[in-house]
Amino acid sequence: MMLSRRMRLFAFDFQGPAHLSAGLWRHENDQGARYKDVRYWTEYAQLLEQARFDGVFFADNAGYHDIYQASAAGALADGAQVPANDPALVISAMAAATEHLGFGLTGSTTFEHPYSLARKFSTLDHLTDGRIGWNLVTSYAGSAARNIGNGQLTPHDERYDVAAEHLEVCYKLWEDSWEDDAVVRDTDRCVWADPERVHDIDHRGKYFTVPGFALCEPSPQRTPVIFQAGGSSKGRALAAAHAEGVFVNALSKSALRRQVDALRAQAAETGRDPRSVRVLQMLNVVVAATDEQAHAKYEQYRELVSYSGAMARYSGWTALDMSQFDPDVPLRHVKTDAGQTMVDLFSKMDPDKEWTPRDIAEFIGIGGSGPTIVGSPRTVADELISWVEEADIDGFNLGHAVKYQDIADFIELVVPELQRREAMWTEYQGTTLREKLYGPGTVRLPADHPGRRFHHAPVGAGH
Ligand SMILES: Cc1cc2nc3c(=O)[nH]c(=O)nc-3n(C[C@H](O)[C@H](O)[C@H](O)COP(=O)(O)O)c2cc1C
Repeated sequence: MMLSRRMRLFAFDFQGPAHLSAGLWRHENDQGARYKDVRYWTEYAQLLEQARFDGVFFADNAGYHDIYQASAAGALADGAQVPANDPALVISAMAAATEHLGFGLTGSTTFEHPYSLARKFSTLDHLTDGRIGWNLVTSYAGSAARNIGNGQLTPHDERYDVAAEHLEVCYKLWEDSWEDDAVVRDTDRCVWADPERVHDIDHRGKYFTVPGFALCEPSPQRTPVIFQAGGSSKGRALAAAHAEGVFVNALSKSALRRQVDALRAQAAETGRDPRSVRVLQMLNVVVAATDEQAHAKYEQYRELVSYSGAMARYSGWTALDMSQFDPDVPLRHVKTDAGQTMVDLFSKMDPDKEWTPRDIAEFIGIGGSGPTIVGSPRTVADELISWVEEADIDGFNLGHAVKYQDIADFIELVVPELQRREAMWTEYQGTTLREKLYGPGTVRLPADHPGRRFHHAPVGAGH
């Protein structure tokens, strides 16, 4: 099967020993223990770039999982998204070891102030030469609220109201504060930046007051590529209006197709080109030379899955203590204030099946809430292409069961097959991350994007 357009590929990762897979860090080939070694990350970046991945995508969390059995013990025992180093700090090293690889970095609108978040992303956009994207999340962990916030997690829907204003402050700082030619570096007059061309943003809103100007001069992309991952109706509305890349985790192609159609229609209602919303599905691949060998490998992985490690994660994502349910009794439809997407995923998106906690643990134990494709390079390539075609998506955020090894296997076995079918590129075009999504020349926000409204018109343009 050939593909009518190139798929975008990101490797989904985490600055800790174990991200989404439960118990798999015990596999003999797992390299999670190297997560504190900067050389691990620079070598990984080079591996991804040689394979022509669009980028690496770092998840992050501001808190830890302590819902399961009302304790963090299960999470700590399995390294379940904890320990968690700060992913922002390794990106400049990875950028120095590569030329083209893009970087998606998660940042919370609930736990980071827009003024410091905008500065961090501008700095990274400078240091990566325009290869940075922001995965905007509203966060879900009560532990983060207790340790960073005011002790109480802001209610789910209000977190999205905060996010919308947070984003507005960031747009003002990135787009409106410094004019393109504000830095004059005039040695004769001793002027680095012309004060007439650096503007206070004068933001006074419900949640944030930011009267002054941005600390950083304009970076190559100004606004980083905006990614968004929340799937509730509030999350979807934010994504439809602002996200250039939407990160989804559907269980089936048909469920995803419905989600994507709704998202694109909603984007069109806000005045955007619906095709400009690039959708990336979270997915894992277990590949070997033959289908049979791949299934044997998958079975070996399944034996390593830790039930309590999976439930520590799932309880944290949903704020439901899964230890109160019998592992073998189907979970009833429930509503939670943490992450509705993760509950809906199993209770609503696959209505033909009654999911028990054990089913959920087995499913998410390998690579988290994205589906897992198992097979030979040919089987995997066929399946990836059919996801793109049938669900009308743009590509994948590829997770893993065994850290490093699964992505290395994918690169060795599947990438050549995808390149042969012209589903993946063999040479990069353009350098910035936005160009990877939209083609060479599109470095800054497109004209129909709401962030462009804030762009400061040059002096004399009647603004
Ligand atoms: C595929 C996917 C990936 C996510 N990645 C992160 C992450 O790395 N860090 C984080 O704090 N939240 C992450 N989230 C949580 C969301 O940003 C959001 O806070 C949460 O899903 C609750 O919002 P919702 O009910 O709109 O889904 C992710 C959610 C999804 C669906």
